[in-house]
Amino acid sequence: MSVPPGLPQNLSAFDEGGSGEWLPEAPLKLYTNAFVLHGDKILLGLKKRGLGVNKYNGFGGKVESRESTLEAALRELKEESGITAPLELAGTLLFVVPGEKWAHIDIFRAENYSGTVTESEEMCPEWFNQASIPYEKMWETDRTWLPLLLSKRPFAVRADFGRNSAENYTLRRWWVGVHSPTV
Ligand SMILES: Nc1[nH]c(=O)nc2c1ncn2[C@H]1C[C@H](O)[C@@H](COP(=O)(O)OP(=O)(O)OP(=O)(O)O)O1
Repeated sequence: MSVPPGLPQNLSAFDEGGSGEWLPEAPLKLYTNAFVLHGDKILLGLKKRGLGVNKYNGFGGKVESRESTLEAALRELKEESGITAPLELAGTLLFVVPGEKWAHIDIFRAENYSGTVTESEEMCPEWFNQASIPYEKMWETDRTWLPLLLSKRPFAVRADFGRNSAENYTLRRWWVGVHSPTV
């Protein structure tokens, strides 16, 4: 199966599923998402409001104008969890919903942090063992690519959703790609 539109074309399929046509192209808006690891733990936040409420996720949000995605990721991590961390790009996720701009999310990881983990208006942070990540309470595709982030393998994901109501999204089709190993 070929790489879906919107992703770098030099990737190999790692996982895919669902069915139907990929949704038509739309302009991009940029987001970030950051996952902080510490020993065998991972820091997730239970989202308290807005899209993805009551789901566990990394910490992130919209990239402001004149900010790099790394700057935005550091700002959002600090605002939402109280900490700073040496973030590195781990992968990308294209989140596609009918009739809306495509959300391009740069996903970051770090293996240590400084500061004190603190609850914010948006997120309630919680450490989980990496062996018991609560995938059933996360966005549906995360179970396919979060293991790649944990093992430091760069990835790119496209996930197309249908929308039943303002807050109710159903995953229709997804594709997870990795760079082929160099020989
Ligand atoms: N882990 C994840 N898996 C996934 O499939 N989609 C995700 C995702 N994290 C975020 N998204 C999608 C949902 C949404 O369209 C977009 C941005 O979600 P966020 O929760 O980061 O944004 P917010 O609208 O809360 O931004 P801010 O208000 O700037 O914090 O990315």
